[in-house]
Amino acid sequence: MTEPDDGWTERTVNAGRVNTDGDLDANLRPRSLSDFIGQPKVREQLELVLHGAKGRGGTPDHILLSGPPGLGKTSLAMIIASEMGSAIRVTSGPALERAGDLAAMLSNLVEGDVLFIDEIHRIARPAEEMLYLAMEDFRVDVVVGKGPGATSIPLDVAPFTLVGATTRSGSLTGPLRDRFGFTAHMEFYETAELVAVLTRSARILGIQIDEDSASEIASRSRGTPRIANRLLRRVRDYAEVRADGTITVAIAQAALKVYDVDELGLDRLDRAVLGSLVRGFGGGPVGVSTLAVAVGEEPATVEEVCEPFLVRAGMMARTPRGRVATAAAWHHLGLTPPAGALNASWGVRSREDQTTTLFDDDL
Ligand SMILES: Nc1ncnc2c1ncn2[C@@H]1O[C@H](COP(=O)(O)OP(=O)(O)OP(=O)(O)O)[C@@H](O)[C@H]1O
Ligand SMILES: [Mg+2]
Repeated sequence: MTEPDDGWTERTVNAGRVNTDGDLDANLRPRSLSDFIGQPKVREQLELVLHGAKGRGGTPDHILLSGPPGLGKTSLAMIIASEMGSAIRVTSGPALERAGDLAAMLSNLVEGDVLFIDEIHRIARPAEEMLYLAMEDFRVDVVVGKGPGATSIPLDVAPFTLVGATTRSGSLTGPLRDRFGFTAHMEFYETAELVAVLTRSARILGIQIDEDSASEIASRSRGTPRIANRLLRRVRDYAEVRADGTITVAIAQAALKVYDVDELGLDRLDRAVLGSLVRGFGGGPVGVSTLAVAVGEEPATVEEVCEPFLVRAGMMARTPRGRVATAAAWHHLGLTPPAGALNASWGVRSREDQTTTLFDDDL
């Protein structure tokens, strides 16, 4: 559908989409709400929204799916359509550059259809304004002609359900956000849930794996099913090439070592960032651009790819004066933290903590 952002593709632990994973991802997608592992809250809420609408014989309210990449937003959008027995039309924010593109999609909808707009925060302004009217009044105004002679022709749109997905709900405009009747906030997955994801994927792909090995992979998957599935495929390669194809704990560990994924799911770049912060800047505070130059990466890559996980893992804090390494970061690199080091000894934080970030000022 949409391309992954530049610079994200070469990382094994990157949660973003990688083109070659597309077909495999499609096979592994859960098909129904009961097939969907984890996210108990979102599942319960969604079940109520969908069953409520079904009971009334109407279309469900518009639904916004919000959360980091690879947690199952696209999968859920497909599930919503299939649970409602509806067709799904798929597009994305960047594809809706002109309002006319959206008008064409909207006017082709049949009653009850699900319109899925991925990366809805990237929708262009004119299309967004057209969407307001369509969401609220099931109507679009199509402007014909230019200048003083332009006329606007109102067109009816069949009652539909808009499902929007976004990795940045903060960049959605207020009016757009307000028009969704329900927002599902997707959380990172617990290790046990990722073990269930991996066990399911292994069954579908015909891979032999026991619970301990699945747990070994799950704990390095950054709370993200897409990463778990990707690591599973890399470990399978290793098991098939270097052994008899069966995945054991030792094989999982050896394979992930080859791919530079450590016990916490940090990869080479994450460790370079932490290493530079700790060894090069005495633990900080240091600005993100300086840090990025030190590891030879774009600031955006460091900010969007490495930092969210490092902060969530309690290794780094964003403070008003810059990035700071916590005591956990020093320990992770096998070093003794200085006396004044920030304490964040909780490691990867539990679900309850994930929505708040330590000193997160989004600098
Ligand atoms: N709850 C789940 N149970 C089982 N597998 C899952 C689950 N959620 C996600 N997956 C797996 O992770 C992959 C990625 O999920 P999906 O494409 O739905 O994520 P996304 O949130 O849409 O990501 P992006 O923001 O990059 O579009 C799916 O192909 C599927 O294999
Ligand atoms: Mg998606």
